[in-house]
Amino acid sequence: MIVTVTANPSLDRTLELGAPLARGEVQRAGTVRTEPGGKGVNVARVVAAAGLSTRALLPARTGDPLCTALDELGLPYDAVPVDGEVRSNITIAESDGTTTKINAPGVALTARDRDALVELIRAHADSAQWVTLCGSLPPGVTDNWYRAIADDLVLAGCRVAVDTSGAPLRATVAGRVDLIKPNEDELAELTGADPATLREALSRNDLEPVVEAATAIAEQIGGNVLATLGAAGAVLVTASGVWSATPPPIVPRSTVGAGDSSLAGFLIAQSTGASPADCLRSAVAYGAAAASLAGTQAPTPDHLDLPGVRVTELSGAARMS
Ligand SMILES: Nc1ncnc2c1ncn2[C@@H]1O[C@H](COP(=O)(O)OP(=O)(O)O)[C@@H](O)[C@H]1O
Ligand SMILES: O=P(O)(O)OC[C@H]1O[C@](O)(COP(=O)(O)O)[C@@H](O)[C@@H]1O
Repeated sequence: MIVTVTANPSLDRTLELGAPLARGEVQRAGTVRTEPGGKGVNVARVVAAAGLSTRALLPARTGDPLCTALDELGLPYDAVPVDGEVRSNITIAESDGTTTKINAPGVALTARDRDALVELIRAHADSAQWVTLCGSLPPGVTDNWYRAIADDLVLAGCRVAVDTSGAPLRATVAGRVDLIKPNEDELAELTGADPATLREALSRNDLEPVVEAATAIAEQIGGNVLATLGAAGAVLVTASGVWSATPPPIVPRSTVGAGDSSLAGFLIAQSTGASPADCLRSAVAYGAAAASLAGTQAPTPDHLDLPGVRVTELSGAARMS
């Protein structure tokens, strides 16, 4: 079972524009999609679509539109009731695949909500192969919340993956985590590297700065780093090696949920005993499939082009010592 925790879930509203976004103008959307989202919810949706056992844990009151959407999908979840409606996050998807996301702060959690969520996580940890702690933290939750939960879970012998950003990510990497999934901006933020330098190197197919940053973080957390790099694919750093992978050719439609699908793809492969290189292949195939689908749709195994992913084992200076 893969248990996902989404401290700050969302209803994702995607507006598809037929023309480029024009700031300050009135534009009409061609289509509007509303889907249950938030990083852990998305991971659980992809895992469920692959036929693996999963459960999403989140704060949301009974009858919240998010819970209704999850009920309609038939996704297994447990929600801690909170005082307020789950946020809506807006995505503007332009016809050339450019995706602009505007994320709301979310419902503040009280001390009682936080305790109830921690209790829920503990109650499911025993049956979990992995617990993933995903997304931003809502108001009322301190930056070290994921770190504290990870400490608990690691002590209980549970494998923990974390996908977050900003101060909660910086707090998380202060201790042990089995897997983190930063994108290139988050990697830069963690190591103090200049994101523009990382991006510029990637545009020249130079993975060295990304590998260096990911290796430093992998050593710090005593675990694996899956660094996702948008259209450039991903790099996986483990104690036994370093691999890079490029996605198959796709027509990008909405990149919302691509990162979450990559994490799910990695965990799906890992849960079935795949090698690190094949876990990376699965992560990149799932991410690319998600980017080619509208809105926050969860890719299924039928959407994957696994042979189209090129995986390379890196060696020499690019390898962890
Ligand atoms: N434009 C794209 N073309 C092909 N694959 C993509 C594209 N954008 C994202 N992906 C795939 O999705 C994965 C995750 O995307 P990324 O943008 O790095 O994550 P995040 O959403 O967390 O920032 C990438 O590793 C890649 O496999
Ligand atoms: O918790 P955050 O950082 O605000 O992100 C939440 C948003 O990210 C998503 O989980 C998508 O994330 P990715 O595009 O990184 O996969 C949306 O479903 C959600 O609206």
